[in-house]
Order: sequence, then C-alpha cells, then structure tokens
Amino acid sequence: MLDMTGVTSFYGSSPVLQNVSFSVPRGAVLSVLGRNGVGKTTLMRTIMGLTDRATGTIGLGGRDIRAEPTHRRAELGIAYVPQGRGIIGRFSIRENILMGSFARPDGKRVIPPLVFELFPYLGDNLNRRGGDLSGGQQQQLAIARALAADPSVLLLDEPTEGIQPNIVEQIENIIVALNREHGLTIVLVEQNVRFARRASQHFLMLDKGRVAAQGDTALLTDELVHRHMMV
Ligand SMILES: Nc1ncnc2c1ncn2[C@@H]1O[C@H](COP(=O)(O)OP(=O)(O)OP(=O)(O)O)[C@@H](O)[C@H]1O
Repeated sequence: MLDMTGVTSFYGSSPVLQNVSFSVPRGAVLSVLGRNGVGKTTLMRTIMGLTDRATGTIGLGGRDIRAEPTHRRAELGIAYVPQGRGIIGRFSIRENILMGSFARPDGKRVIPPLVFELFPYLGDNLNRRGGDLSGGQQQQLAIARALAADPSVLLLDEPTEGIQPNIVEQIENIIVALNREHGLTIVLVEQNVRFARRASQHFLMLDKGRVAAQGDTALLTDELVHRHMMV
C-alpha cells in the first residue's frame, strides 16, 4: 500500500534519513519509533514531499509518488496530522476541518459524517475558535481535518504528546477504531511503546536516520526498545 525503497531524504545538503526501506500493507498500522532527533518527523515529511529533496522510491498503491508535489500526494489519499497539530487558532472548528477538504477527490467542501460520529464535541461546536480548545480537543480537530480529505492513509506524528492523561486513552481508542473499523492504513510516530504495541501490526525502529530494526510488532522486544529508545 505505502512503501519506501532505499530512500535518502535531505534538508539542504544534510541527509537526515538514509537508505530507508519499509512497507505498510493496506489496512495495517506501522509504528515508527526511536529517540528524539533520529528522523521520525522527517520520515513523515518525506512521505508528504516536504523535505528539500529525496532519492529512492516512495510507493503508494504500487505507483512511485516521489516526484509528485505535496498537494498531489494529498489528493492521492495521504493525510498528515503533524506534530504540534497545526490548528489555526483564529479559525473556527468548521473552518479548520474544511481546510482538509481541499484534497477530496470529488472537490466537495463538506465535513464527512465520520467526523461527527467520532468527534461529537466538534460537531456540536462548529463555530468555536480553534485556539480556544484544549490540547486534546485540538488533536481531535487535527485528526478531523485530516479525515475531511477522505484519505486512505493517515500519518500521525506523536498524536498523544502533551495531552492530559485522561484524554490520551480516548484519542488512542479513536486511532485504533480508524484502523480496525474504518480501514485506514496508518503510519504512527509514537514514543509510547505500550500504545505502539497495542495499535500496530508492524514497527520501524530508527536510529540516527537509519533503520535499526523492523518487522511484526511481536518482534518489538524490550531489548530493542532499551537499545534504541533509552537515553
Ligand atoms: N527543517 C529542517 N532543516 C534542517 N534540519 C532539520 C529540519 N528538521 C529537522 N532537522 C534535523 O533532522 C534531524 C531529525 O529530526 P526529526 O525532527 O525528523 O527527528 P524526530 O525523530 O522526529 O525527533 P522528535 O522526536 O524530537 O520529533 C535532526 O537532527 C534535526 O535537527
């Protein structure tokens, strides 16, 4: 469904990701793990075409999208929820969600029913300003904005970072439901190994821009976690 083969990705002349290869089957979740600064966000940005340059192959449904501009990748079905969420504070909830709809293949400016189903609070408060929401509500809004594009692949960069503990589980459950009930293929950058093990079938461990280990989540041992995630 989504794969990379021998991808090296650059900021300026620095190769931040080096020779990365992986494959996520349709309908699966891949967790991307590793210490701070190893290139997890860069991996997401490379999938979206947001780094300065990348070499190698980025495949979506068997087609190489590496030369496609970011907006085309969005139209082809990849939606990105960045770290820090990227909510526009002075825009309403409705406006923030509709920003995602530009990438809908049918061109309609609508909020899909799934958003109302998963996030009733957002649906009931469409005129509230995005900036007035809590961190957890803003994370829900960022996911809702991604879903407005009607994607087949969702990229989630540390979706529970900085969120109150009582809301974390709610967001985790929504991510699991998006995969298991709604069939989305998900790439999840995650520091929380417990949630990565629960949500994903596959993992990719990065260390200093390279793949240190990968495979089925059953192979994500405590030893690997200690070696590549502890400081
Ligand atoms: N826009 C940029 N320009 C130049 N270098 C960058 C840029 N963004 C990130 N880097 C560098 O690339 C490396 C990888 O950063 P990246 O943000 O991908 O790591 P990460 O694993 O996501 O870290 P974190 O867990 O802290 O988010 C770091 O050395 C970082 O300084």
